[in-house]
Amino acid sequence: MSTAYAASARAGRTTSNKSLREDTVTQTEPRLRVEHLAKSYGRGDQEKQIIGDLTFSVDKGEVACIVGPSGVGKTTLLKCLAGLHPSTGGAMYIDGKPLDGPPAEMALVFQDYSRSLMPWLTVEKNVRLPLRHMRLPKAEAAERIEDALAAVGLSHAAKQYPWQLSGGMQQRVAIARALAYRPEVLVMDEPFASVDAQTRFELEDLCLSIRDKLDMTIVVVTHDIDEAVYLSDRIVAIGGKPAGVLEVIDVDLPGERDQITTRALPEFAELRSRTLSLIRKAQQ
Ligand SMILES: Nc1ncnc2c1ncn2[C@@H]1O[C@H](COP(=O)(O)OP(=O)(O)OP(=O)(O)O)[C@@H](O)[C@H]1O
Repeated sequence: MSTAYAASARAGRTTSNKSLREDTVTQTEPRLRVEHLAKSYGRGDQEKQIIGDLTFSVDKGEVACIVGPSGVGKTTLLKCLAGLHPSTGGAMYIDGKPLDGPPAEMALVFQDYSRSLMPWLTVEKNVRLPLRHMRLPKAEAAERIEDALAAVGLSHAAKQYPWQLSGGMQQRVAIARALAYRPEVLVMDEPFASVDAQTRFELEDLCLSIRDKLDMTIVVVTHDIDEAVYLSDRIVAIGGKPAGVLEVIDVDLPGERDQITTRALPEFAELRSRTLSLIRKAQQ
């Protein structure tokens, strides 16, 4: 791992994420802040307001999951964050700096890894793609690629092609490509929806290990409420037409997260019920 990554690494979370964060991070400004965000599509008679008023924040080193009924505007929110669509109201900030246009500090991972990877390029060259326009010195680009592949456990597959890999491994390549960019904020839209249940668990744990090792802020849209509870430091439940924040739920589960023991905790079941009830109510 390079010094740039190692410097921000925090090995071994033994207490809850929140208490460790409180011990180690002193900050005044959240990493990501969304204030009264509004978004409409179309104009005039055709204008449709999708997002009415969204306000939430995510701190450095936190995972936040966005959940809500289908069609409520979750992907629209991510597209506004990523600067792919202009918002029509409100403001977004990274470290207090207003976002306008695609932020250099953010990288995106989408669900459909099979369409996002170039089949004619090796894993290593796929990961190199977003670096091309950065015109980095050769050695730095090589180091970033090596670090990103190591972070997702794919150093051994650098010379393979995407079609030689399983679906889960391909999604790891897509994540490595985002990491090579060295973003402050990693934004993922239903990133694990296309893989089998066991691989999904592995990728969820990979997501948490990236957060821990790289102190990264991660925003994930998911339909899977259990996944949201498992991954999150906070869940942002959105609903309504136009969409607003139903509730921001702090997830302070005890101990290091583990697919078997964490999911069996009574606190986990409570958080799942609370989140599910919110979404059910919003659907009525
Ligand atoms: N480019 C666009 N132009 C016009 N309307 C759009 C556009 N993109 C999305 N919409 C509309 O915005 C609404 C919200 O869509 P969005 O994909 O953001 O919802 P979502 O919560 O991510 O849905 P799902 O959970 O089903 O993926 C939908 O009614 C959709 O038809």
